[in-house]
Amino acid sequence: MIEARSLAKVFGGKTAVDDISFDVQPGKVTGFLGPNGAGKSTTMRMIMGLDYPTAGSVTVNRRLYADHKAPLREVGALLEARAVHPKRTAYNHLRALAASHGIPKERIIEVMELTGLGAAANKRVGGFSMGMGQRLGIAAALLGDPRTLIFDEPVNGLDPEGVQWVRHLARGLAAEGRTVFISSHLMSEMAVTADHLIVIGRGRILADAPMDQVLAGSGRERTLVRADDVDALAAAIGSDGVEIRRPAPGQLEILGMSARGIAEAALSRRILVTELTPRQASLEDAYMELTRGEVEYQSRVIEPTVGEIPSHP
Ligand SMILES: Nc1ncnc2c1ncn2[C@@H]1O[C@H](COP(=O)(O)OP(=O)(O)OP(=O)(O)O)[C@@H](O)[C@H]1O
Repeated sequence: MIEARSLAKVFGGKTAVDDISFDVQPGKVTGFLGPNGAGKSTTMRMIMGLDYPTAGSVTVNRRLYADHKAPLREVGALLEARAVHPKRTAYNHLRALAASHGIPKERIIEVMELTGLGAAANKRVGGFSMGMGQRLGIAAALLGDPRTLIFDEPVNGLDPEGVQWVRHLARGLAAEGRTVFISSHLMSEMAVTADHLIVIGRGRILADAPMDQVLAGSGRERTLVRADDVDALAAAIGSDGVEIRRPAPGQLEILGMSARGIAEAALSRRILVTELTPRQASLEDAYMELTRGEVEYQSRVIEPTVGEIPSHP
């Protein structure tokens, strides 16, 4: 169980985490989402006692991290910046961590097998791929068999098998009654991993709700349409509040209009509709709606300029 109360962090004049309160419950996977720079890593670092809050507090299993006598046995974390000695072997890295907590050799071997690092036990960490580094970080987090796990971007650099493995691991840990708190930018993966979501933007909480509720709350109906003349149909239904996407030739994805409304518009213009499939909003859609206006680092779509050839120096 993680409990944050009026937690805040200011770096210089910059507010990274702005007076947030939340609980991360045991027995569930809680996803932690938010745009780049929203404050996810800073929050996770404060939970682990690596950043000191400017105001408020955050406890793990009812105590500040620093107040736990054997923190590795309470909470394990994979955080973005790992302090790993590059010349150490994977086994020795884990052995050094285990030694501080009297964790036996058998447990080191167990977590190496569990994370698929058995064959790399005697390889130097400096030569590890990103995915192997992530697996080692997860092995370190699991070492003390803690009740609470915090994974910051655990699937970063993992291959599809690794991504699936993290999903099963997270779900398995939660099923054992542990508290699992995961940040990720991979919405499709989060949608099938998390039971509950906490979404932040610019250091403030935008949503703290079960997955179903976040999906339902995106509000806009979404329908996939195939029709003989999609251009005429798009022109017929285009209006404020209706978003029209073109996922493939001959198809439209329409947001913000009922399937019946679309069918009526098509009928009135005698456009033949061959498919009309209402779809549940994706987590990506729900997330985009929640975080609209909260994105600190906004990307720009580069539109090709017709009839203008860029000059090269
Ligand atoms: N040590 C630091 N010193 C100064 N500013 C910092 C420091 N750490 C984080 N920040 C700033 O705090 C804000 C929150 O950063 P944080 O890394 O927590 O975001 P995040 O949600 O984890 O982002 P990302 O998804 O990109 O990892 C950012 O504006 C960042 O630049």
